[in-house]
Amino acid sequence: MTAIALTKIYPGAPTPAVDHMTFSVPAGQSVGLLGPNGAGKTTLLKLACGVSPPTAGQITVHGAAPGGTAKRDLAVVHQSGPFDMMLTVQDNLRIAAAFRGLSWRRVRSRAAALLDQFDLAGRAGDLVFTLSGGQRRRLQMVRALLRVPRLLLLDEPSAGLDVEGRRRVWDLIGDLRRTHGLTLVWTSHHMDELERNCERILVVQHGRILRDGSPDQLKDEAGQVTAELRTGSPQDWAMVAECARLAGLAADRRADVFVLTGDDLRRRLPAVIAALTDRQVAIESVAVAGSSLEDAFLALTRPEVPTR
Ligand SMILES: Nc1ncnc2c1ncn2[C@@H]1O[C@H](COP(=O)(O)OP(=O)(O)OP(=O)(O)O)[C@@H](O)[C@H]1O
Repeated sequence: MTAIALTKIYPGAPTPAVDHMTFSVPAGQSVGLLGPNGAGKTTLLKLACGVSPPTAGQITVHGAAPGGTAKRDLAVVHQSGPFDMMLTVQDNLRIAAAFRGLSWRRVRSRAAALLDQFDLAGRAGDLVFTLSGGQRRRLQMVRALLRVPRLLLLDEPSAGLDVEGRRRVWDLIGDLRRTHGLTLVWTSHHMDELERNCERILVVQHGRILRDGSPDQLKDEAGQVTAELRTGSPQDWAMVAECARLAGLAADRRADVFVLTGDDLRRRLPAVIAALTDRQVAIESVAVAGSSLEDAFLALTRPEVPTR
């Protein structure tokens, strides 16, 4: 999926919901969209699935304009996916299959397996009306995955799910990624969810991309990251200080631990460990401590932070 200067201004809106966004998601990558309410995340997903046309700029999915043939390889879990409440779970899935040109005979066993995975196996004959909010949310996942897509767009897929429901979503998506290498674009207000499931995060605010990086990069940017290193003997002090200096880091001794600090610490730390190992220094433990993704998010979306 590629966006170039993608812009969406809803009729009558004073400001764009999506404002000149440019980015590309390579095949197989899992990207999280993180941003406050009204940042433009859902609008971006709507543009990607072709239900809302851009005002300006361009978006392509697998090299083609959204909608049309690009739709075949795309599945979406919207924030609220309407079902026909007075039809059964199975009938809703049959309708969804027909709508997407899938023969029910061919997807029936997959539907049954998915219902089982989402703990809805016994509910196929029940009216959707009788399902709880969380169960309907899980049914949305089943519906979206009747056919394995190349690109899966998830708009807060675990909103309203209990802990186990969230785990099921994560596990299933992890399996699909391993087996089919699908590409994911995923919005969530649960930072742990994005940190766990996405290797890249776009922080979005006022329709613009504020930052684009791995969860670790965003955390590092938000504050001081330190590493606490314990070695077998206090005699190692000089060696630790030298190896840290060679890797471009500072080392301070506090009681019986060495505290390493410096820019780009996560990337430089392995060189310190390798150098100490070469010098036969026994490392007892290394612990990296730093900002959480939540700290990073709050720091980045504070009003005074200038946008890039
Ligand atoms: N159909 C619409 N017509 C007019 N304005 C809209 C429409 N949909 C969204 N907006 C506006 O566009 C902006 C972005 O909304 P969007 O739903 O994309 O945000 P979001 O980041 O997904 O928010 P949330 O986290 O609350 O789901 C908001 O100001 C919203 O009010």
